[in-house]
Amino acid sequence: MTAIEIDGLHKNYGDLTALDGLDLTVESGEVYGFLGPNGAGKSTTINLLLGFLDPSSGSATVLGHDIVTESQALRRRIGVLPEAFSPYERLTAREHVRYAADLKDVQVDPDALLDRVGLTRDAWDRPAGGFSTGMEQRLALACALVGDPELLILDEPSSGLDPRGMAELRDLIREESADGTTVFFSSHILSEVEAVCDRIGILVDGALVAEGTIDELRDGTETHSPLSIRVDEVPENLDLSDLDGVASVTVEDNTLSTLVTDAGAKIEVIRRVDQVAEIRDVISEPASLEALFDRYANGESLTRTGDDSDGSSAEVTA
Ligand SMILES: Nc1ncnc2c1ncn2[C@@H]1O[C@H](COP(=O)(O)OP(=O)(O)OP(=O)(O)O)[C@@H](O)[C@H]1O
Repeated sequence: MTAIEIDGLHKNYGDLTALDGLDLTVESGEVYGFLGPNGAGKSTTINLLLGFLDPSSGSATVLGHDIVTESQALRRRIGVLPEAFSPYERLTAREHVRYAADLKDVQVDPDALLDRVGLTRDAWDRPAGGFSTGMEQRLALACALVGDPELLILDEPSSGLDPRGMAELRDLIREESADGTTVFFSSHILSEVEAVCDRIGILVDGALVAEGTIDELRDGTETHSPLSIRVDEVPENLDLSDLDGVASVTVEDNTLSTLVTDAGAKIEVIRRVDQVAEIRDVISEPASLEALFDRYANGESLTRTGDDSDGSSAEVTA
C-alpha cells in the first residue's frame, strides 16, 4: 500500500516557485529521508501534505486521503513534528501531551510518552516556557507520537538535539518502523538520514534530482573516494597524469593521498606506485556522504586536497 503519493505538485509564492512539479511515492512501512539544501522546498512539501497550504497545481494523497479535501481526516491518523515547534509557555509537558490527545480524540498515557522521548521526569510538570530547545524538540516528538500514528511526518527532527538526543531519535525511528509505522522525515544532512532510511529522495529547487537507497545513490553518480598510500620514500617526478579517474594527488611526508573515481582507478594507482616505490600501507575509503550530497544537491566538484595553503602538502601532477 502507498502511504504518500505526490503527483506533479506545484507551489508558487507570488513569483517564486517553491515546488516545481514534484512526483514522489512513499510505500507503507518505509522510512523515507527527504533531503535537500536550505530553501529546496522540504517544509513547503510537508505543509502541503498536512493541508496547511493549498497546492498551485498537482495533487497528492496521504494514507489514501486527498490533501486538499480530506486533510482533517488524515491529520487524525498521522503524527507530525513541525519545523518550528513552539510550545505554549504556560502549559506543562504533561498538559501538552493531553492537549494533543484531545485534538485527536484519543486516550493517552502522557508519562509513558514523555519517558519514551527522554524528557526527564522533573520536567513533566514544569511550564514549557522554560524548556531548552532540545527539551522542546523532545516534547514535540511526544506530541507527534500521540495516538500511535500510522505515519510520522518529521520536519528536521534533530534540530536542537545534542548527539545523544540524535542517537535516541534514531533508535525511536527504528522502533516505530519495526512496529510498521511509515516515517517521512526531512533533513539537510545526509549522514543523519543514512543511518535509518530505507530510501532517500534529494530535493533541489522544488523537484527531486535523485532517489534511491544510499547504495543506489552512490552508484548513480561519480564521486571521488580517498585512497592513501604510504611508501618508504616518495620518488621524485611521480606522474599519474595519464591515469583515468584520478582527480588529485597530494604528498605529505611519505604518504600519497589521492581522490579517485572508481575501483579501477584505485588499482591502477596502486600498480603505478608499486613500480617505483615500496608500499608500506594502503588505506581506501568510500566517498564521503557529504561529497555525495554535494554532488547531487549542488552539482559541486569535490574539494581538492592539493589546495592546502600552508605548504604542508604538495600537489603532484594528476
Ligand atoms: N510563506 C512563504 N512566502 C514566500 N516564500 C516562501 C514562503 N515559505 C517558503 N518560501 C520560499 O519557498 C522556498 C522553499 O522554502 P521551504 O521552507 O519549503 O524550503 P526548505 O527546503 O524547507 O528549507 P529549509 O531547509 O531552510 O527549512 C524558499 O525559497 C523560501 O524562501
